[in-house]
Amino acid sequence: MATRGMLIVLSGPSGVGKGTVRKAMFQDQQRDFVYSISMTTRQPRPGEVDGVDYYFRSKEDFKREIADDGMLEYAQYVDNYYGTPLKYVNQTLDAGKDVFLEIEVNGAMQVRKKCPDGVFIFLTPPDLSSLKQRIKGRGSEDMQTIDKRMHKAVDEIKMMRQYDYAVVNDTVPNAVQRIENIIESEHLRVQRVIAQYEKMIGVGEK
Ligand SMILES: Nc1nc2c(ncn2[C@@H]2O[C@H](COP(=O)(O)OP(=O)(O)O)[C@@H](O)[C@H]2O)c(=O)[nH]1
Ligand SMILES: Nc1ncnc2c1ncn2[C@@H]1O[C@H](COP(=O)(O)OP(=O)(O)O)[C@@H](O)[C@H]1O
Repeated sequence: MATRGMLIVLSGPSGVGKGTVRKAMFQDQQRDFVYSISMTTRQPRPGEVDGVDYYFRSKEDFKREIADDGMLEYAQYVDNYYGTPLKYVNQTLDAGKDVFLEIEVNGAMQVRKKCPDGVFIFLTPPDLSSLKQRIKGRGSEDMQTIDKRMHKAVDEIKMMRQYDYAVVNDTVPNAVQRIENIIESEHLRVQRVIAQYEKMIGVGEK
């Protein structure tokens, strides 16, 4: 059996660029970790595809998944639910592959409790005014939603201390590079390397 994969969690305040950075990570390069597609009750935006960007589901379906213990984590965000289907994450980690989640902060804290040996990365804006610009610039929400998201973002920034790493999203390529460096270093953590050696030499196996 393979050594269990590593769970990588990218989180941070609304509008900081998590989705943009995550897409850039997977766009041009084959990675040796896979992205876990989230489930959401929000409507698809133009160009978004079910099963690629999200699993777009009704509130009833989403609630049924929660009741069936099908979610690793979930959160209500603005007016919709977002969550990580558990089965894909477990199966992939069990197969020895690393899994990458891009989720908001409440969900990340649920994962932290369940998977304490995951790697928790907090994406930060260079400053608050650029955060506001980014929330506005996205242009897909009305003013009331932008205000809601900005308020939420300020609260979310206070949660940075719960994470292992802070990555400034000044430019997307810089942020991607920093995340790559973190993942590379995390693989070299002695505890993880020891776990692999133990598997190789069969420690703990009969
Ligand atoms: N807890 C949780 N948050 C998620 C999940 N998937 C996406 N999100 C977050 O939900 C928030 C809203 O996402 P979205 O509606 O796509 O708008 P975005 O702000 O443009 O990314 C973002 O902060 C995402 O990171 C998930 O599976 N669980
Ligand atoms: N490094 C960056 N510099 C400038 N704008 C950025 C950067 N990263 C993301 N953005 C922009 O900020 C807005 C919010 O990004 P998005 O990925 O939707 O944020 P989140 O997923 O964290 O809510 C988008 O318009 C995006 O193009």
